[in-house]
Amino acid sequence: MESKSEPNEWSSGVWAHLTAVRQRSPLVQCITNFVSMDLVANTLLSAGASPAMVHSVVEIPDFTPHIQALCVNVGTLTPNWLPSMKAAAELASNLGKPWVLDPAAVSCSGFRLKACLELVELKPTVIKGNGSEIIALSSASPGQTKGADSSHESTDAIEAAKSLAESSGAIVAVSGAVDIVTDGKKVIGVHNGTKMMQKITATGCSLAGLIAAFLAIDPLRALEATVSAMSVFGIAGELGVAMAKGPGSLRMHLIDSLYGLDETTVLNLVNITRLG
Ligand SMILES: Nc1ncnc2c1ncn2[C@@H]1O[C@H](COP(=O)(O)OP(=O)(O)OP(=O)(O)O)[C@@H](O)[C@H]1O
Ligand SMILES: Cc1ncsc1CCO
Ligand SMILES: [Mg+2]
Repeated sequence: MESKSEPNEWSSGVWAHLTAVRQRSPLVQCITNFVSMDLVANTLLSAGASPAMVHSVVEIPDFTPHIQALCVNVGTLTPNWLPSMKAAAELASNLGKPWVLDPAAVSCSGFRLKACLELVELKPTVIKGNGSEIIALSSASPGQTKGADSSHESTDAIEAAKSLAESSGAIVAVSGAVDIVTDGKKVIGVHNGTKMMQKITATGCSLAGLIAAFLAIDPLRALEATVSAMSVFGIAGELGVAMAKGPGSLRMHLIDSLYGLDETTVLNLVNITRLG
């Protein structure tokens, strides 16, 4: 695998994206799972965005036209929720608003896999999953992974991510030790983050929400916005773990670090390479 280090090329862009999120405070609609609602909303607030957990199908025609981006996460999917997700996704796509699909725990049932495949048809701007989720969605088959945690390294999912990006037209992002972002041709690796983030539930869901906020302020450069969001979230984790005693306090310090990120820290810690 090729690896070219281009820190300066990326780091100023990461800071510019974070600054724009803070200045413009985009309204991000999140239809996310029950486990993640609190952390997703707090992550978005700490980054400077404005989260709104608006789920009801009856509210979508009034509300979704006012958003700047949407995040749909199927982590606690039920048949009642799917129409809301589809309605919001379809409206966002028709109105040219960026939206993120997080196929959380896609392998846990045939119902969930089918729902995710139907959501992919509604043209998400970005699909963000962990390694196992992206492999399952790309092959349209559940494989052996049944739950929310990945049993693959993100780098195991590079070919699956490229193939899913090609077939869907979405940017595909794979979270893990190295976050992977691809448009089907280019492959970027984001090497920020810390292992203990896996021990806090919904860090991946929060990352999907953060990607939506970054897409809102740079919708025409979805790959770059996604890379920036992943780097910022990872850097917040790195700063947070230095103060944490374990996952509980990391959760708090991650949010505090995201809120307090300054330019020097971002420019010093961004770690992004071209992998292919
Ligand atoms: N081994 C690791 N080393 C460094 N950073 C990591 C590692 N694992 C995860 N991370 C960080 O945690 C973030 C979330 O990744 P993770 O793969 O845990 O998401 P996820 O499985 O979708 O989470 P969830 O489903 O609980 O929301 C990554 O983007 C990365 O910044
Ligand atoms: C633990 C869990 N179960 C369904 S969604 C979720 C949050 C992490 O994806
Ligand atoms: Mg996840």
